[in-house]
Amino acid sequence: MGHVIVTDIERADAATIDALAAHGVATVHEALGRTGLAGVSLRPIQDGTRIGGSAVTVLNWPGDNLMIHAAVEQCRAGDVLVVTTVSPSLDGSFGELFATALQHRGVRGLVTTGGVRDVADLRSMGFPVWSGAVNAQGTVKATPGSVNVPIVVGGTIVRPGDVIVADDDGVLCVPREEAPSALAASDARLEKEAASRVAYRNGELSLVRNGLREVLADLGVSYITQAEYDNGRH
Ligand SMILES: O=C([O-])CC(=O)C(=O)O
Ligand SMILES: [Mg+2]
Repeated sequence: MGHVIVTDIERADAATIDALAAHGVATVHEALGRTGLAGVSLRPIQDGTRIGGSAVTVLNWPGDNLMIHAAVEQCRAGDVLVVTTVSPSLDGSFGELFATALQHRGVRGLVTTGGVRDVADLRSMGFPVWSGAVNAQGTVKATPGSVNVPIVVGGTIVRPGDVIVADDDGVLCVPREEAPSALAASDARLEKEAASRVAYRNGELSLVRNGLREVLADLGVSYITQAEYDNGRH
């Protein structure tokens, strides 16, 4: 495939995206059958921010941010810009000027395998970023790449229009077609966890609640239960 800028991408339903974002990365990841995580090397530059949005993807040449300039025009309110390079590069290809332009368009944040700079400004602007590095090393605008093609981020495929959820736990990609089922499974998981939370507040053991004594027994692990211990002392 040559270099392309694809404009007519499909996006998931906005309410579904927002509901997935509210669940957060860990819950939706579990609901997806423990798939979709974009690795551990993308770290948030801020604390306590959770976003969801529709992916606009960028494939840059290393040391070059030409295609981010092109991608800004393709971004709409509710999107998340997702950037990688054709070979590994941690150069600082993104900063507060890009963030200013994206904020104007209602973009919810940036995910990049590359580096970002101007991070104090990005934080004070409230523009959320997950990146492979903080790096003041700048880039040029000289080499073509693509916008809105499938890319690989932390071992996970991100296609334009997939749903990105990102928070303090990392970055997750939900394939667009799976967004409704991922939401239903996340809702179910939330209910199950709420019941477990009440049980644990009341002192119930996860070993008992989850049938794990049987698992330990099957694995041949011997131990003294609390009841046995207490009885032995009386
Ligand atoms: O301009 C650049 O190359 C990246 C940057 O620092 C900004 O967006 O502010
Ligand atoms: Mg700058």
